Amino acid sequence: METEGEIEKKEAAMAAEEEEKEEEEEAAVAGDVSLQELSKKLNDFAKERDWEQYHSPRNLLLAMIAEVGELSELFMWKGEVRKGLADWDEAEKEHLGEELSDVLLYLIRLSDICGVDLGDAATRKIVKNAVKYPAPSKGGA
Ligand SMILES: Nc1ccn([C@H]2C[C@H](O)[C@@H](COP(=O)(O)OP(=O)(O)OP(=O)(O)O)O2)c(=O)n1
Repeated sequence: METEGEIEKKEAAMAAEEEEKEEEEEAAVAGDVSLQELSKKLNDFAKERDWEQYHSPRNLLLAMIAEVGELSELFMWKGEVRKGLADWDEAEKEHLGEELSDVLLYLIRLSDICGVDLGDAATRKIVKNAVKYPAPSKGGA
C-alpha cells in the first residue's frame, strides 16, 4: 500500500507531466503567435522568477547583442550560406531557430520595457520605408 507521501509525489509528478504536455501542445500550435502574446509570456516568465529587477533597458539591449553574437557564430567561417540552408543538418537548423528566438525575445522584451508597441512601430516603419523607397511600378526608381 502506498503511503500518503508516495501518493502526493505521484500526483505531483502527474501534474508536472500534464503541464509539460500542455506546454508542448501550446508550442506546436504557436507558429503564428503575435508579438503581444510573446510579450505577455516574457512578462510572466520574468515575474515568476523575480527577474524584472534585471530587465532594465540597458541589460536587455546588451543581452540581445550577446545573442546576436551567438547567432553570428553559427554563420562564422562557413563561407556563403545558401538560402534554405540545404547544407545544414537538423541539429544546426534547430540551433539557428533557438538563437534567432533569443534575439527576437530580447527585442520584444526590450520594446515592452521601453513602452514601445513593436507591432505598431514596425508596421508604421514599413509604410515609411515604402514612401522613402517607392517600388518602380509606383513611380519609384
Ligand atoms: N535574465 C534572463 C536570462 C534569460 N532570459 C531568457 C531570454 C532568452 O530567450 C534566454 C537566454 O538564456 P541564456 O542566457 O541561458 O542563453 P542561451 O539560451 O543562449 O544559452 P547559452 O548562452 O548557454 O547558449 O532566456 C531572460 O529572459 N532573462
